[in-house]
Amino acid sequence: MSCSSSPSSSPSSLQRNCVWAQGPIIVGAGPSGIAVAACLSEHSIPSIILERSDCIASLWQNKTYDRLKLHLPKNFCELPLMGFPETFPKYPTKYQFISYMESYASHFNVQPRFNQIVKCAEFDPASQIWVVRTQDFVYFSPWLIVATGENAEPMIPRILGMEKFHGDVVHTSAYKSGDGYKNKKVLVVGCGNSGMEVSLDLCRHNAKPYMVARNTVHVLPREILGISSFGIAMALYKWFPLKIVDKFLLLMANMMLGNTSHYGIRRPKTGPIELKLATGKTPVLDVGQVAQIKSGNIKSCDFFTQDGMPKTPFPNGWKGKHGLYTVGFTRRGLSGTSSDAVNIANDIADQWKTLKKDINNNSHIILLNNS
Ligand SMILES: Cc1cc2nc3c(=O)[nH]c(=O)nc-3n(C[C@H](O)[C@H](O)[C@H](O)COP(=O)(O)OP(=O)(O)OC[C@H]3O[C@@H](n4cnc5c(N)ncnc54)[C@H](O)[C@@H]3O)c2cc1C
Ligand SMILES: NC(=O)C1=CN([C@@H]2O[C@H](COP(=O)(O)OP(=O)(O)OC[C@H]3O[C@@H](n4cnc5c(N)ncnc54)[C@H](OP(=O)(O)O)[C@@H]3O)[C@@H](O)[C@H]2O)C=CC1
Ligand SMILES: O=C(O)C(=O)Cc1c[nH]c2ccccc12
Repeated sequence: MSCSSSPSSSPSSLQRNCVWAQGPIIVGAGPSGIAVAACLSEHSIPSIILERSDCIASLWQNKTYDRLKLHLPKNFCELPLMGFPETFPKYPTKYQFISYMESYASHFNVQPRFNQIVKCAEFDPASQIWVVRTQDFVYFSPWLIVATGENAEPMIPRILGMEKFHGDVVHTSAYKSGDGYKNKKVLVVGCGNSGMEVSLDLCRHNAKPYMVARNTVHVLPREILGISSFGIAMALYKWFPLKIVDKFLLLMANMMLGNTSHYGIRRPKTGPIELKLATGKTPVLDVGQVAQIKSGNIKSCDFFTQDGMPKTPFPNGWKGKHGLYTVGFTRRGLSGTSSDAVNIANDIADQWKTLKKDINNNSHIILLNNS
C-alpha cells in the first residue's frame, strides 16, 4: 500500500509525529504479533507492536461468540516458549485462551501501542527503511512484520433484496449467543466452522436455524475414540502419504457421522487435510452440529446450486423436499433423463396410491378430474 500523504504536513509537527522504532515494527497484537514479539525478546531484540483496537487478541475478545472453545486440543494451539497452564482443560474456552494471551504478553513484557490503525506502509529503497503510517504517527524501521490475521475483516455478501428485509443481519463476528432468537427462524449463510457452530448455538437456544451450503465442505468428528482427529492426522502424516491420511479420516468420518450428503452437506473431491494445505479451507470439526442437522433441528436449504443444478450428485439429485423434483439435470444426457423420469414417476406413484386411499376413506374430499 503506498503512503501519499502524511498525518501532518508542517516540518515541526512532522518531527513530533515521527517514531524511530528501536527494532522491528509489528502490525497486529493478536496471537501472531505477540508471539513474534516474545520470540524477538528472547533474542534481546526490542520491537513495537501497532494495534488498531484497544486490547491484545482483539479477535478473541471482541469478535467471537460466548460459547467458543478451541477446536483443536491445547497442545496444538500454544504459542512458542510458554504453554497453557496444566489446569486448563483439553479444549480451553475463549475466556481461558484470552487469559493465557494476557499472561503470555505480560510474561514477555509485550506492550503494544493501542489505537494505532496502520493505514499504509512503504519501503524507501534509498534508506532501506520501512515508513509505516497510522492516523497519528509515522513509524520508521528496517523491519516490518505483518500480523494482521487471516480473519481481520468481516464480509457480509450483498444479497439481492436484503435492504427490504426488516430483521437483523448479523455477521458471525458480531454474534454473541442465541439469546433473543428463541423460536425465531434464522438463516445462517455459510457452513464453515463459524456458520456450523452458530447454528448449533441457535439450536441450543431453541431458535430455528436454516443453513445455506452453497459449496462442498468436509465435516470431521472432532475426536476419534477420544483422540483428536487433527492429532491423529498429524501423527499419521509423519509415516504415510497425505492421501492415505485423508482416506483414514474420511473412513472414520463416514462411520461416525454417516453420509453427510444425505443431509445436504456434500464433501469436496479433495481430502480434508490435502484441501486445508492447498487452499486454507479448514474442515468443520463436529461438536454436535451433524446430530442437529440429522434430527432436522438445523435445516439445510440445499436442493439447487447457484447455477441451478441439483446439489446431490447423480443418481440421487432428482428429489427435493415438499414435492419438488428435477428431471434432466444430470449431465448425463438422455440416459440421465430416463433414470430421473423413472425414479420420479415411481416416487409420485407411491404417494398417489396413499392419496387415493385417503380420498376413498374420506368422502368429504372431492378430487377434480377424478378418474
Ligand atoms: C472464531 C475463531 C476460532 C478459531 N479457533 C482456532 C483454534 O481453535 N485453533 C487454531 O489453531 N486456530 C483457530 N482460529 C484461527 C485464528 O486465525 C487464530 O486463532 C488466531 O486468532 C490468529 O491470530 P493472528 O494474530 O494471526 O490474527 P488475529 O487474531 O486476527 O489478530 C490480528 C490483529 O491485527 C489487528 N489489525 C488488523 N489490521 C490492522 C491494522 N491495519 N492496523 C493495526 N492493527 C491491525 C487486529 O485488530 C487484530 O488484533 C480461530 C479463528 C476464529 C475466527
Ligand atoms: N471453534 C473454533 O475453533 C472455530 C474456529 N473457526 C476458524 O475460523 C476461521 C474462519 O472460519 P469461518 O468464519 O467459518 O469462515 P470460512 O471462510 O471457513 O467459511 C465461510 C463460509 O461461508 C461461505 N460463504 C461465503 N460467502 C458466501 C455467500 N455469498 N453465499 C453463501 N455462502 C457463502 C463459504 O462458502 P465457500 O466454501 O463456497 O466459499 C464458507 O462455507 C477458520 O479457520 C475456522 O476454522 C471458526 C469458528 C469456530
Ligand atoms: O481453526 C483453524 O482454522 C485452524 O486453522 C486450525 C487448523 C489447522 N489445520 C487444521 C486442519 C484441520 C482442522 C483445523 C486445522
